[in-house]
Amino acid sequence: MDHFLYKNNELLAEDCSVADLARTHGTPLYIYSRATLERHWHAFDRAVADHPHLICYAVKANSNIAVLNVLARLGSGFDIVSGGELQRVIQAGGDPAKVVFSGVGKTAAEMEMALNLGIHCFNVESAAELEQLNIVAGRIGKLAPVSLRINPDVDAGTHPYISTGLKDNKFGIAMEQAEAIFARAAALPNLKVKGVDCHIGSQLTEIQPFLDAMDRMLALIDRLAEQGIHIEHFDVGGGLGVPYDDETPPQPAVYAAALIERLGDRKLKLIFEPGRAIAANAGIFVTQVLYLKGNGDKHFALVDGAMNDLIRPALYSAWQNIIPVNPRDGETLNYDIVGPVCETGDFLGKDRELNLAAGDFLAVRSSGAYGFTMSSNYNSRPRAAELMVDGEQAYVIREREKVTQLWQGEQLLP
Ligand SMILES: Cc1ncc(COP(=O)(O)O)c(C=O)c1O
Ligand SMILES: N[C@@H](CCCC[NH3+])C(=O)O
Repeated sequence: MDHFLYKNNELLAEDCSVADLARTHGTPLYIYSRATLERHWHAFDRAVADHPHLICYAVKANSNIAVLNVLARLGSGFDIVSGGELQRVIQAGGDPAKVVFSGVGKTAAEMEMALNLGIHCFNVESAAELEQLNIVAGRIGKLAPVSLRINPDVDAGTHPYISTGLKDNKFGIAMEQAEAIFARAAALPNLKVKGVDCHIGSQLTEIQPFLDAMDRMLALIDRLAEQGIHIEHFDVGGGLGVPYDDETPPQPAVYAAALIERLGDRKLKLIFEPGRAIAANAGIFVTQVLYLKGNGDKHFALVDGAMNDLIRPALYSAWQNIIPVNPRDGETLNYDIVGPVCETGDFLGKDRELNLAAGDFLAVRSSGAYGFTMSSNYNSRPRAAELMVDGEQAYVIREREKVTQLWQGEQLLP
């Protein structure tokens, strides 16, 4: 069920008028739906209800503490990639015992913080990181739970910038080195081997690459068992895609059932790290048309939202649906929807058939994941406000940044 629907020619976010929210709180503006976040999380959780599992929402997709708190209240775990994300989880009331720590470049300080908080597991991505973790754990007298992230060398069939499971990508440990590094992990005194992990990329719309990766990982788990290294959990990573346009990614239930079938009678707990599948379609990005301009056949709508607010179109040529908040009848024109930033690549969408006037509000759909979290202050643009709607209620979950905050910490020379 979609929580961003029209009623009486007006776009709603759950039961709130998007135009009213935009007028009250200003634009550009992110709006998230609590009901959608919860529904998406439950879809994952229900899909594996009969199997031991942990859903670790990937914080990088949308790390607002209100979003994390809504998921923590459902019992969610979290996948983090930095000490900053870990502190957000704690600030949001998340349980550190349900946190998995991914990422290729964890620092000693981040390891120490995570060990002291008692996280569920470190997803270690190299032999060098393994040695470092053993040293840090030994220094503070802890036993570090580890899983090794293995790069299964499968083509996820997604955009090259968001593919992570190929040999050429920086992520994970090469399959050929896996057994030797597991043996080393098992021998190190301050580590406890818990699991294996893989994550092959993001926005996957087919199930086959997941299954190919799983087959290789299960074969590895079987070889490890023969060597006396027993694995408790298999972390399948995130990556399940969402419909931005007409894609038809598998539903979590179909995806999970296929994975569980592949497990056979192996007694492995499954960990999932979904980000986009939970957050993307739970959010919209609202922007206002400042000016219309055109020459001949080329028409531009200049809007107050830009690539610094929502970089996916500029960075990956990602397509996200752009819809009017109050649709108009009558003739449409073919517009490029562009922002005020001084970059040719600053667009939110190209070739969109719309009937627009200055002052109109537009909603960029599917913006709940990798929207605000990837935003920047380029061109000294304060970052957008974020709202969460819950039925008829709307809550400010992040105030619009003030321009004076932009130079906080900067100093003039004496
Ligand atoms: C290790 C890891 N886990 C989980 C995710 C979340 O991915 P997605 O948002 O595609 O589910 C990512 C990002 O791709 C990741 O790098
Ligand atoms: N930021 C990317 C996904 C990268 C996932 C992070 N490993 C996107 O918007 O599609």
